[in-house]
Amino acid sequence: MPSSAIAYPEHKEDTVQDGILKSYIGGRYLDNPALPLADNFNPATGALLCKVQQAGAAEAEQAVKSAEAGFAVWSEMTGAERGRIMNKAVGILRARNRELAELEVRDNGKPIQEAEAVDVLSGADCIEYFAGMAAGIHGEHFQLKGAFAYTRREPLGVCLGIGAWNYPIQIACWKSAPALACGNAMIYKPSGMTPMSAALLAEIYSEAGVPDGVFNVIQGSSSVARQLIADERVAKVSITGSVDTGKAIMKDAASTLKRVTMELGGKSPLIIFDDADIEQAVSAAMLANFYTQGEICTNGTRVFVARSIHAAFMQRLKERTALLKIGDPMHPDTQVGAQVSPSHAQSVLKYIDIGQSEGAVLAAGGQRVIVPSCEAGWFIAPTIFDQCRDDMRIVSEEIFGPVMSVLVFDDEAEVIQRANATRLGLAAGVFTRDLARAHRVVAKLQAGVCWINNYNITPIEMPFGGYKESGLGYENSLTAIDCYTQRKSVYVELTGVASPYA
Ligand SMILES: NC(=O)c1ccc[n+]([C@@H]2O[C@H](COP(=O)([O-])OP(=O)(O)OC[C@H]3O[C@@H](n4cnc5c(N)ncnc54)[C@H](O)[C@@H]3O)[C@@H](O)[C@H]2O)c1
Repeated sequence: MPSSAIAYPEHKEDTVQDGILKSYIGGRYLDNPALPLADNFNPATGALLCKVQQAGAAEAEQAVKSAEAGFAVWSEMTGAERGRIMNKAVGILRARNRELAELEVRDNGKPIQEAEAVDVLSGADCIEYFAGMAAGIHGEHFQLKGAFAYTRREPLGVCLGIGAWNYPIQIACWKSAPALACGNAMIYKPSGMTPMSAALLAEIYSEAGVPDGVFNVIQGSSSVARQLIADERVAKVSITGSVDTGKAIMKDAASTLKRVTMELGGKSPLIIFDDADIEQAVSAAMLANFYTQGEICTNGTRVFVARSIHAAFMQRLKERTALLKIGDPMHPDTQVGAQVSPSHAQSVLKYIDIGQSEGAVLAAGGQRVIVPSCEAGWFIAPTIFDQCRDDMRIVSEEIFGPVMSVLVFDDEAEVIQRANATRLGLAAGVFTRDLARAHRVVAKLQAGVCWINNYNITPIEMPFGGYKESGLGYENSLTAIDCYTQRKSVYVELTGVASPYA
């Protein structure tokens, strides 16, 4: 496909942005007119939202210096003080929910009803959770013979966060909230596809009283991120992105043995046993494939259905999928928005072609949909492939679009083996009324997050992280505190040195 065929047909100025988005470093936007500019489009309309200054070596250097200065101030505050300031940011985020949700829709193409209900508010919930925890981050005490020991739980220093484009503000909050609660400073690089909401988050942190330099947003490509990864003054990198990116970062981070947290891709199974409530299972399968137009890492795109209920399941799945409203993401009724970019949509459509050539049966969707008033956008009809085989590429590779593969199974041991037959292990779902079976199966599944009788619910209290190539380390929950602190063990002698020397 020639590149001109996948570009938007026309670009016009949108009203939301002032023109040029810059990096937010040391509590202010840093203007460098000499930097190259990248266009940032509204994926639904093709309108030019803003141009983004692509930070280079000088901005990376300034970001590290500012973050070091911010760290010196922030890490000296008590956890309670940090928590109070972070809670102010929570209040501002909630008060500006609608405005931020609209911004996210313009940048990403997802439906406003999702962005308003989930994206910003889940980010605020995350900051609130870790703000509440900030005062309670402490070490341990050990009573020893003639001595005692304790651990100090110390922040790491300057942390680098790198985000994906599917949940821009939520990912920025999932990384910054635990980092800041522990007393770290962060340089955050959003995806070039969705650069805007992280900048607003930085403004909001500043407004709340987070000192300059504690949360910086650097705008640019992977090359500026790589420069920061190579910098020995940066203590940690936390990435949300694809498996290939995770592997590349792992190699780069090795040069300074940097700590890493990786939230990567998935190809997760959703297993529906013969005793499942079919209506509920259909709801979950749709949630696991079509929410955020399929652009969710945990999606259960391999839907294993017990042979005896396959026909009934497919009938309801097709009926209900046909009712989904594809449309202008800003319309309150829209349930399926635009793919994030023309080239991403092309990649999804290519997989749909591959599925058909591999012999899967197209049961729904399969094509681009032209939406009135958003003719330039790339909308893809929720797509269901039936009678899939495990060896098909649509079944084994992450598509990251609204494409579901349905596979039939006969017994429990078989489906567990097939569900685990992948190098990925982000999530899994099990539908059954038999509780013993549910727990037995979950215990055998190689996945970091498992849902019994639901899908894609990620409460902040639950650790979130992948098995195998889907990730390393955790976000959310108490566990995230471990990922942003280090322990220092201190031994205190009470009875004198028992010296073996005369
Ligand atoms: N596990 C999770 O929590 C989670 C959540 C959302 C998305 N994802 C995954 O993210 C992917 C989609 O997002 P994407 O297309 O933005 O991913 P991506 O890997 O292309 O990019 C992610 C980020 O990494 C940066 N990057 C790319 N190469 C880099 C390199 N060599 N060094 C440093 N930075 C680099 C990009 O600029 C971007 O900011 C999917 O695979 C999806 O499953 C995972």
